[in-house]
Amino acid sequence: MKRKITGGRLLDLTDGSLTETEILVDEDSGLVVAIGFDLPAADETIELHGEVLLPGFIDLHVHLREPGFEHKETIQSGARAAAAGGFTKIACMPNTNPPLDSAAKVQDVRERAQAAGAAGVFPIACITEGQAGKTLTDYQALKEAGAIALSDDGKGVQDGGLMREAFIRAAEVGLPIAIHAEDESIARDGVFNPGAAAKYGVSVQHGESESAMIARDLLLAEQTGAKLHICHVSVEPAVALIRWAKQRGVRVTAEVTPHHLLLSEDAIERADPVYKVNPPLRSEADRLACLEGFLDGTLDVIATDHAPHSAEEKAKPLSAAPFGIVGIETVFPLLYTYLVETGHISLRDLVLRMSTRPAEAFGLTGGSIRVGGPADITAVDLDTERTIDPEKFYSKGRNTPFAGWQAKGFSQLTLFEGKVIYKNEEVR
Ligand SMILES: NC(=O)N[C@@H](CC(=O)O)C(=O)O
Ligand SMILES: [Zn+2]
Ligand SMILES: [Zn+2]
Repeated sequence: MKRKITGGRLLDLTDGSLTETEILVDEDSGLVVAIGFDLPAADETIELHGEVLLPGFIDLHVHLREPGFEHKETIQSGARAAAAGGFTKIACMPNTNPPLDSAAKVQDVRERAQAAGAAGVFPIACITEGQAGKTLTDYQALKEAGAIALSDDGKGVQDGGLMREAFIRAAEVGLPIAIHAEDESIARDGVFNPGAAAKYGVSVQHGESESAMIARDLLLAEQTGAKLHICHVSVEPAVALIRWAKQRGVRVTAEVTPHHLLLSEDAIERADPVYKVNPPLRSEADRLACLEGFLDGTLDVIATDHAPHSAEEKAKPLSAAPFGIVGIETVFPLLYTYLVETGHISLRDLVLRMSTRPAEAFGLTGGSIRVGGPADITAVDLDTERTIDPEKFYSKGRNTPFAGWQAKGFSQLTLFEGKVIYKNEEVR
């Protein structure tokens, strides 16, 4: 089954130029067959109207919540949300119930994804059994079952000696370790960064809980030769530490979320758990340091840390509500509108950081549109401005602080291996 996409403009990832062209994809092989005009006939033609064709986005940090927390999200609802956001590959975190700490549980998530017709779901498995921070899981078995990385996300591994052992074993099997950097003896049960904590009368989560843990793990990764990936960087000293480590040749990649790039604690307008996320929204100086680190490549990739929770859970008081913000359906429009259109970064560079670099970091295919490569493509409308309305999300989670924001760049069409996984029937 061959499908032709006409009327789009292809972004050239070498020079950033946009060129009108047609693309022929094959659903059977899952590959791009041809790019240009006068292409061979197809079984189906999809007509676009000037949308920009980009390689499907890749998110290394998503919470799909299944099994165990299906009231927050399911693999199916999360994957549909991802497709609507222009994503063709997502790595899902293991803090489910039960946590993904065995080969059978990793295999189960892959089978559930297949049964749900969810494309491009890549499980991340636990560093420690039950994410309890006491006993390492079997990395070789987890890798063979299809895990693409290891993480105890939601929690930091408190025991440095155990973490050192984890890096040694992960290096042996060739899996990256993605860390949720949080020293609990510093973080305690802190809710907000100091400024917002004082303003709203809740406990403080100090930034050193993050940066101290990052320092420890950079040193351990350097000594063990392991591949370290740092989740949701949010504070200035963390950016400086990662910059330093990269100069020393440590094998480290780092991600930053759209909320930490676009919001600081000053954006917290009321005592509303919609702003409660881990790590917390930080100071304006931290936000600017993260932006600078993102622009200079210290922070390699955008990851959403899409963390859906139910309306009931997020309606609890600040101290009791769960941490988390959804982001997979809004990340590209928000960053296109507030970073590209404002002149901070080029469209090409944003796409590199949302597709090409994430693919490289976790060894996934994709990240470019080329003949013979995977037909993982999204077509975004850079002209039409829309208002972010959580009620229209495919995700079950509506917990976003960006409701009501205006943005351009929403995806109109997403293909995974040549199959249509999202098409916006509303527009035009
Ligand atoms: N980021 C969050 O605030 N919450 C995440 C856990 C995590 O990413 O640490 C979640 O699972 O809800
Ligand atoms: Zn985390
Ligand atoms: Zn997370």
